[in-house]
Amino acid sequence: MNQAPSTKHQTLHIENLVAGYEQRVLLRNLFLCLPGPAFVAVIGHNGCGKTTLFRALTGQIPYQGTVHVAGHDLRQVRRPAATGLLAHLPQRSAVGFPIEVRELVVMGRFRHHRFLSSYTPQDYALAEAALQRVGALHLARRDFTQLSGGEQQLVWLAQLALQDAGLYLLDEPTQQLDVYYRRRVFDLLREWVTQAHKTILCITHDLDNLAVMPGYVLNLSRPQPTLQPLSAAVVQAEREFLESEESIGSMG
Ligand SMILES: Nc1ncnc2c1ncn2[C@@H]1O[C@H](COP(=O)(O)OP(=O)(O)OP(=O)(O)O)[C@@H](O)[C@H]1O
Repeated sequence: MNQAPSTKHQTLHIENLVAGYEQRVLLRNLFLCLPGPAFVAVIGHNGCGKTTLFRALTGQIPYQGTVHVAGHDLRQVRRPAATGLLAHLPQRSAVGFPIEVRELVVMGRFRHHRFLSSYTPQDYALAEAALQRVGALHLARRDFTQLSGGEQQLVWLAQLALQDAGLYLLDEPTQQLDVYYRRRVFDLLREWVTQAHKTILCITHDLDNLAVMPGYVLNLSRPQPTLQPLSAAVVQAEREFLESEESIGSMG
């Protein structure tokens, strides 16, 4: 039968999302529909509500409207990360105890293990392969807490890759990375979408790397944010908008 699939079963379907904090609504009636795996750069001024969107999607703050991920109503899923629906890289994640990098990365395999069962040599091999992909295999035996901010960021990305979720929420994954590693991370994200068929929402201020990404941009500083296909012209238009006094003036 040639029936169109229900919108509720698309990769990501956000309808009439309203979210913010007491006295301050930051996201007003956001609508977003991704029928298949895609990369979405979430951009906008500091404080426009990018991280707030992720807080809503990860259940950290209440929201109005509906969010479906791979056909599941997120409000009904108690622990979306535990089911592999989504994985989240917050802007800052601290680790308060010494731990070897590969031990932290292998934890990305948590869904494949019962409570307290130990990781297998195959899990560690996957962890090392993930570290290699982000260019950080040389850090495998180092203490994570002693790494630089940029090195730590690469390690988190390796751990995230092992989580093998359908939807990745990345909050400024190239923050603190030098130009070489920024480029490398965007190449990696492109592979996650085109080869592993993941959907990525990536908050970033790194407009320079976006024009060559296949996907969309969502500018939350726009009065009515919509998905626009990424191209050099679109990135340039969004840059000009963000640099304008008009765009700052329109922030509520
Ligand atoms: N718990 C909170 N209570 C009240 N206001 C908050 C709270 N958390 C964040 N805010 C405010 O909400 C606004 C949006 O914050 P958010 O972290 O979503 O911004 P952002 O777009 O991710 O910015 P940046 O690019 O600087 O990371 C900011 O003005 C922030 O001060």
